[in-house]
Amino acid sequence: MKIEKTHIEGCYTITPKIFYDGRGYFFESYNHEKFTSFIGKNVDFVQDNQSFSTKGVLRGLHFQKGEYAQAKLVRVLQGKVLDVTVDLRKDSPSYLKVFTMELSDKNNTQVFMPRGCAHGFVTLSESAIFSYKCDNYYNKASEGGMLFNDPFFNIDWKFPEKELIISEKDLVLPTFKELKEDFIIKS
Ligand SMILES: Cc1cn([C@H]2C[C@H](O)[C@@H](COP(=O)(O)OP(=O)(O)O[C@H]3O[C@H](C)C(=O)[C@H](O)[C@H]3O)O2)c(=O)[nH]c1=O
Repeated sequence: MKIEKTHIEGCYTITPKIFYDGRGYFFESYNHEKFTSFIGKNVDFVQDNQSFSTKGVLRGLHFQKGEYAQAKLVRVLQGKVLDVTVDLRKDSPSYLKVFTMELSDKNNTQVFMPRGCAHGFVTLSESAIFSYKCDNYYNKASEGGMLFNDPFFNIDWKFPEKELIISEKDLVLPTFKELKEDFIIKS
């Protein structure tokens, strides 16, 4: 597998080595030893999530606050998404930097984002199955988020805004400037 740094500190892309043969393909979708030795720290994933979305569905930008902040290792099992990571760690050299990447069942690339980042994706294919590991459990009371089209970040979601399908909850998320101080997580 190839693990590469991104311009967000502690955020990496992981591209597996795929073994093709007459039956199809095989790859290791996660290897704890290879991953943690490359990033130089231990990560204990405790929860796997999976979601199905149709074309134009945008989920995010989400994070969990404080002690319930989650590092995530995200990938696409079927289809294609534009994945977005925003560094909200005030003490990070990449504070407020945005990392976007197309993840698909063709590139099989994954993104690892550390605690303290906001995350979201938009579905670019007819549908997408999104699967990810979290290193902290879901905690509803700690859920937070930022409005997907906050002009402060001006994220290009590569999808016509009027055709997006967004939950009522996400449509009323605050902008970065409206976020209370405690939403900005220290790494
Ligand atoms: C996240 C989560 C949700 N839920 C329940 C709560 C709701 O009844 C239902 C749907 O939740 P939500 O609308 O928050 O799902 P998404 O919009 O896909 O949320 C995710 O979207 C972006 C992409 C993320 O990175 C986060 O992991 C997560 O916030 O699942 C759970 O039971 N456990 C969980 O870990």
